[in-house]
Amino acid sequence: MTHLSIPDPEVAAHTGSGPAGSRRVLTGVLRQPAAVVGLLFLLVVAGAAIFADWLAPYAPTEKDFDHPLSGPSSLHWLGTDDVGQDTLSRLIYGARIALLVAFGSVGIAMAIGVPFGLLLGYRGGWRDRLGSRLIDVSDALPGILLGFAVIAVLGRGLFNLMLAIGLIFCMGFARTTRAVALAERQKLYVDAAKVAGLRTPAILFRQVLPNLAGALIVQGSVFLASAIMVESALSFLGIGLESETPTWGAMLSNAAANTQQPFLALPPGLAIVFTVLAFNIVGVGIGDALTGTGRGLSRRGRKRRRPTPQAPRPAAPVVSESRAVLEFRDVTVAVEGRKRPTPLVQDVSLAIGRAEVVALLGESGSGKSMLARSALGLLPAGVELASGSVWFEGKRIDDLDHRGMRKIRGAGMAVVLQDPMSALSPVHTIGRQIGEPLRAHAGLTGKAARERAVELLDRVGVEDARRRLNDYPHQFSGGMAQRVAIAMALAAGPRLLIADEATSALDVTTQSQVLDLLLELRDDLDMAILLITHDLGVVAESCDRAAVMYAGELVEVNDVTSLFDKPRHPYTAALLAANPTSEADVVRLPTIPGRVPPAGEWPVGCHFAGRCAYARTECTERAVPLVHDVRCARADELTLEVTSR
Ligand SMILES: Nc1ncnc2c1ncn2[C@@H]1O[C@H](COP(=O)(O)OP(=O)(O)OP(=O)(O)O)[C@@H](O)[C@H]1O
Repeated sequence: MTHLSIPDPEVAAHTGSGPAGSRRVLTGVLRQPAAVVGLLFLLVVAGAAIFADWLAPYAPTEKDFDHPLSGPSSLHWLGTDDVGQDTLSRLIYGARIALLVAFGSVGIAMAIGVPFGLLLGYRGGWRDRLGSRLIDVSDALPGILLGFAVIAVLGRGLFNLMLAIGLIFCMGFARTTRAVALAERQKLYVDAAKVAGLRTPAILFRQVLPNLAGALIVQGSVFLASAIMVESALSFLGIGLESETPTWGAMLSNAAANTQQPFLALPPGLAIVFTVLAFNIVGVGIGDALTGTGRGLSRRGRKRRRPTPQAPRPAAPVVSESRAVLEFRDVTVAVEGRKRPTPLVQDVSLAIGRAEVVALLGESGSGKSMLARSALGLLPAGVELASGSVWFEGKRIDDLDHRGMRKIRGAGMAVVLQDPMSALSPVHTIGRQIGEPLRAHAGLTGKAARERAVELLDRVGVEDARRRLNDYPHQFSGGMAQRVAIAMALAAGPRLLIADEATSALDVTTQSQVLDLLLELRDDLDMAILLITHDLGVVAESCDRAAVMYAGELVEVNDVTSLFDKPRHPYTAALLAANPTSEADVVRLPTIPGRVPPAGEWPVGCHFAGRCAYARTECTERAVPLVHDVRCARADELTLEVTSR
């Protein structure tokens, strides 16, 4: 079947949608002379098809028995066929059939292929494997035979012809759509949409599908050309439309039967060749325009904030679990392995109280994000909650189905992720994006949703909020985009906000503004925050308590003042010592020797023992439990100081 070279869906995806994107693509196409010629030719064909009744000198079936098989003359500019029908008139009416069949069949192919591909790519798993095999099998079938079979079963006729051609091409659309959906489902904006509580069809058709617009337009225009060829071939073989109907393929067939007038083949032959060529050239032109405009879309560089010393906040009482908004109970998260699952997070128990700000600290790979994702029900494919449970406001939520989880996400728990540019959909205005959770959870639509979106944007400090509702994410700076993402997260009034490195991608000043905003919101809305960060300055500045993770385990939980002043686990002390402070009179920052053991290679005893200056034999012999919020066999006897070694 037809194989196509289409532009990189990543690029095509994010450039051709929305009014601004369409204008850019159109300008890009108009800069290419070949594409302009192709476009003009297609306009002429379209004009002929639309105005055939006025343009054609004769009716398409009107017969001039006095001049059969005549060459070009003043009476018949392009001659006549064997029964004296005017070639020019049939050519003009033939354009109408050609375009009707082409657009109709491509429309049918899209209607079948696009949802199918979306579902395969988005769902993955066995459905994807089965569907992909089906696409491969259909690739191996000669398309024209499939067309034959469909017409043989359903009979001739305009719709059946369109359906036959549509079925030939639908798997091509499914293949492209699947590829893009596979890539898009990994994107943060899809996670954000899930967390906002959107249903799968809404995510698929309103979030993921617009990203396909560019790729589908290019593929569609090339398939239009192929559809015209298939229609001509079927009509030529006599199984297209009834022979009376003026089609270019039937005209060619008539010419083949009347070789004594060789000119007869020229007009329909050239019409087919040039129309097919024009569709292809315009398709390639759109592809080039998408690729060209795509270059400017690289993500902005990330700056990391240098840690700044902060005075720890006064101690806050440790939350009692009965008041917990979110509670992890003995949570183990594991990834499927060849022989058995490998834990990524092990036996974590942690409760976050109402309006409490809790930091989750630890080196990269310690399992912070996996733990947070287990609460949101957003673990990646192949990773699962192997044991333990997650509770939200006293209700167990890890065993909820999609429907139950949708009610919790957005309205109960919301999330703000690291890179606002990838957490917001690039193809929708922010007004529309904030409107989605408002529609899903508060039932607000139209003007009411718009007014609420303006209020939310005002609340998070986006100036000129009403006007900015019509802007796209790329029109915002990183800090402003993060404010928009926060506004989206707040739309349904969550009681817990999970901020997964929400300020890490911002510059120092913006970082502190966004942090201040989160804390203000906590105070105003009585909202708890789980702050995942590497930044000890941020923790000291903004958190009530901190939980420190190391190699999948919680090693210490304490209020921030105590944790900073008197760490009880050697890893916490080492982590604090590795944090630069203005008082630190050191030329080089101390580092923790060795490396974090990767998942699957955790030792039997204390996971930190291999790097710990205080480790004894007892630390390596058996698992160390978390006792009084610290996981250290020697916690009672050690007095740790935060100093460079
Ligand atoms: N999709 C995945 N499939 C399997 N393992 C994964 C996947 N994503 C992450 N991991 C592994 O899970 C472990 C914990 O990763 P996680 O992202 O939770 O760490 P983190 O503490 O949040 O790190 P960072 O601070 O860098 O975000 C790591 O060993 C990581 O390699």
